[in-house]
Amino acid sequence: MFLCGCFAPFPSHFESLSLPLQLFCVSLWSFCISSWCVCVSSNLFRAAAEAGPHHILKMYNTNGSVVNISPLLEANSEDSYYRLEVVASNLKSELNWLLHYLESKVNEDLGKTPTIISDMKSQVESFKRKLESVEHLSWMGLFKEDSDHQLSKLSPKPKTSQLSVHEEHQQVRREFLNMSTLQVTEEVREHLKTPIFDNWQWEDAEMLVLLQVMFTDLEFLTAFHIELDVLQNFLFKVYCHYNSIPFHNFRHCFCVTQMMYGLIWLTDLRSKIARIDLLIMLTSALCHDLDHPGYNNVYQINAQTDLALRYNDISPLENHHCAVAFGIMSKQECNILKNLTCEQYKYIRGGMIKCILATDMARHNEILNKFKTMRPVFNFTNKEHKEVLMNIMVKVSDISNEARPMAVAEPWLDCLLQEFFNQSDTEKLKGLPVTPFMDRDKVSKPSSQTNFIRFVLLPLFSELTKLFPCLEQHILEPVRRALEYYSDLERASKEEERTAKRRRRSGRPKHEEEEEEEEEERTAKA
Ligand SMILES: Nc1nc2c(ncn2[C@@H]2O[C@@H]3COP(=O)(O)O[C@H]3[C@H]2O)c(=O)[nH]1
Ligand SMILES: [Zn+2]
Repeated sequence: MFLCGCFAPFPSHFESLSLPLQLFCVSLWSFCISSWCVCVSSNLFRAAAEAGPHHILKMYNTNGSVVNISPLLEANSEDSYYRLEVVASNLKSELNWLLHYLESKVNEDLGKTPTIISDMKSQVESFKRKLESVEHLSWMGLFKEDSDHQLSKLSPKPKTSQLSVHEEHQQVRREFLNMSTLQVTEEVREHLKTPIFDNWQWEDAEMLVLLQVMFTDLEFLTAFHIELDVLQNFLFKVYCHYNSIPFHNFRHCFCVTQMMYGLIWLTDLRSKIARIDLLIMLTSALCHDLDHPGYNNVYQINAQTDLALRYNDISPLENHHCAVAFGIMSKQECNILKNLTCEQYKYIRGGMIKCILATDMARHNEILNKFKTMRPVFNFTNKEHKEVLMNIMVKVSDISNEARPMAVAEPWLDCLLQEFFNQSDTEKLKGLPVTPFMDRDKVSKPSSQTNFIRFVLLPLFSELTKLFPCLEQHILEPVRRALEYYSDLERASKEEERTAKRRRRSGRPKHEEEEEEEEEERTAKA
């Protein structure tokens, strides 16, 4: 890890040093890494960092001066915090190159890999895993508080609890029931209707209250005779049925529902379609990933899991999410639909099944193409048109993180990649086909986002924006900005890779170097 001060021991002419000196440098560097880990764990950093896997960081103090990272660093505070900044990318290749180089050099001399090198390699791997996981980022302040959008007096508390999952849920339930929607200010209610809403500010019980606000402010309780305690039981059960996994968790469900809620207000959908359809859309958003195990459909099918067997390989996850939703509602005390007529119930059930099944990305083109053909003649009173629009809006909400401010969106990408990497690691372990866009050896944050934005988000969002031009500023422009941001990062990372290669080559015969450079240029042009 090229943490500025830490890397003093690594001179640019590292390769020309004698072996004992190189080993000494690596030991020193290894000490710096472990010291840094200890230091990060023992001090309460409030670092507003924008770092992810494979990034090279510098740390600054509040005056903007670079700070030397050492175990002697003073603990920081609210007023005087440290700030981490990405200065370049591709941590992994630098480290691996260094160790591989050293290993081959020692091998040449000794004929086998000494223990010190194997130990260091495993330390690097473990440190790399630590960097690539996101649990440690929340308390570092990586999930930023944006003071401009500070919506709650309650700031997030670090999770220190040793409670069991059940006890934790019960505590959340008590906190939720103790809060009233009246405590939610007008300002928060207004923010809740927009994509700039910052989900990271809120704890589980608070998100449950905000969901209750969405149901009440859309007047679902009066329109569908939903008793408040039944709604609360339902919301709480939904919360309990999301798993603690990096991405497809309750916070994701909250975000998708909040985006759905925002889109309903921004497009003034209340004046265009019936309230029962709005109930279908909001409840589908809420339930669309229930009990997600953190492994996608491709994995379910390849690993022949129980879900894939149960649903005959047809959208196993989405079928499961929907079945869990109606399982929750099968209990009278949680059944928000219990006071509706049979016909209304059937209509809502049918609508929710369609909306939730539409979130399977394997059906993305099918659904988008349907919408594209109806859009020029779109008619809100046409049943088929309306159904496809409802599917599209749930889909847009589901993949809308990049429509949010960068500080809100970027941590979500870290979470998503963590879940992706978990899956591809398991696939490798089990000898299953590895999903390429989830492979930690092939994917980086910028490459993942530029492709996803270009080929999935922009085509989908621009089609919806053609129907609702007011969405241009709310969802399309932020996504375009995100594409620019990640394209810049991608260029910088490629440049960084080229520099690293050049550095590796120095010391080799000139003609080899030139040949390789020419080859690279040809590849780049191709
Ligand atoms: N690369 C990338 N993929 C995303 C993003 N948001 C959603 N997705 C993908 O879109 C999919 C939507 O359905 P899933 O929830 O199964 O899994 C989601 C991810 O695979 C994003 O911001 N970046
Ligand atoms: Zn989702």
